[in-house]
Amino acid sequence: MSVQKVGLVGWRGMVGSVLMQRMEEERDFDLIQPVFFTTSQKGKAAPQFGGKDCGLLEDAFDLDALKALDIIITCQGGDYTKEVYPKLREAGWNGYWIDAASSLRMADDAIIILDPVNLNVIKDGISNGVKTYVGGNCTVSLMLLAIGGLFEKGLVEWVAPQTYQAASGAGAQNMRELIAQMGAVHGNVQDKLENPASAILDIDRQVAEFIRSDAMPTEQFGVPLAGSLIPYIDSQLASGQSREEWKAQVEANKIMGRSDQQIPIDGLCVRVGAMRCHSQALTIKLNKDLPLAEIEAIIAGHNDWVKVIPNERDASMKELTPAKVTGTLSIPVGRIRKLNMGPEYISAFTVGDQLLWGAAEPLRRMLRILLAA
Ligand SMILES: NC(=O)C1=CN([C@@H]2O[C@H](COP(=O)(O)OP(=O)(O)OC[C@H]3O[C@@H](n4cnc5c(N)ncnc54)[C@H](OP(=O)(O)O)[C@@H]3O)[C@@H](O)[C@H]2O)C=CC1
Ligand SMILES: N[C@@H](CC(=O)OP(=O)(O)O)C(=O)O
Repeated sequence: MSVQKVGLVGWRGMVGSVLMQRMEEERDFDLIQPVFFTTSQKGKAAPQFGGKDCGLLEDAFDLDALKALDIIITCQGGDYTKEVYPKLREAGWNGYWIDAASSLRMADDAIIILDPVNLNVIKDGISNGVKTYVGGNCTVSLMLLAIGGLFEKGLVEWVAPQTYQAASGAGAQNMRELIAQMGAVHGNVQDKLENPASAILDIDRQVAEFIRSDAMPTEQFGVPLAGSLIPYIDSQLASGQSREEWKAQVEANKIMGRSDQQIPIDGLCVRVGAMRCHSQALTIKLNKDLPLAEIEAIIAGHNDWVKVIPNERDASMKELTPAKVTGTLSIPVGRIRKLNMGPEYISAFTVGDQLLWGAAEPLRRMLRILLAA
């Protein structure tokens, strides 16, 4: 196949930077002719990922420059997609559009990409001339990688995921603010902490007062996250769900190619003070009573990244945490046990890096699938 001209938009943002890192690690740049775009720095020197000199940054709104590309990968965000994508298609551009933003996910002519789960859907799409491929919501992709085996074997009646989502899902500034909040809280009581004789209830009262005060930095989140949590993510919908919660069922079923008989997937999404790993506690209703060992084997055998952690205290505390998983592609799943509700009801707890499998990795793998097609 001839070398493909691939446009990269949003490469210096948080998701884009993780994508560039992975593309360098996997030597993807060896296989393409990259062209770097910007919405704010046109004419500046392009980066040299993979050791390639790519000249100058091009204008990400220049339709003629975009039309010259075979493939466009964008991590620039939904506003950019809404502005540029329709104009580009109307102008007759028929290349492949690979996108991290949510705007096009539910469009009829777009496929949500998560190839360890839906390679068949993606390959059918390519054969049928589908040109638009969108990464899924991070919690959805991470859940499907974790328990994809149970879905694949048709064992799931419904799932209720309760999420513990990291600051990174809200953006780079929010990650910074979380650290600033932690530092501010510590700084406020540091003298008392250093004095072993100080009373813990005094420290606690002072921390509580500080967290509620205007001195707590909350410009990005609007409310405290450090020392607290935020039980609402994304916008409010009339159904009573947050938009983040709504995505679980619609996106997961679309990824699995289930348009007719949807599997109910619904739960609450909560922001916690982790940096870039989303965790989820899953309640799963199976459609039959299976031995736990069989359930674990099905989960573990689904893909190369999922790893079953034995339901033991030490292993769970060491292996099943954001601190352990951050910066890796590993998808540990543990706390798998039968619940008191009945033999078909099981629990599971899973953790995944929301910038890797949750955002960047499905995009670069889609590029590889196209290059190999
Ligand atoms: N954050 C997440 O967890 C996820 C995000 N997404 C999607 O990806 C999109 C991008 O998200 P994210 O990467 O977090 O966004 P960022 O805010 O980190 O980056 C977006 C753009 O901001 C511009 N920018 C301005 N100032 C800076 C700076 N100092 N450093 C870096 N970039 C800067 C860059 O565009 P330019 O070079 O043109 O100026 C960059 O491409 C989201 O809108 C969302 O649609 C999808 C899944 C998960
Ligand atoms: N909403 C996710 C991050 C994200 O960007 O999701 P989406 O790609 O569905 O907009 C979070 O806050 O953790």
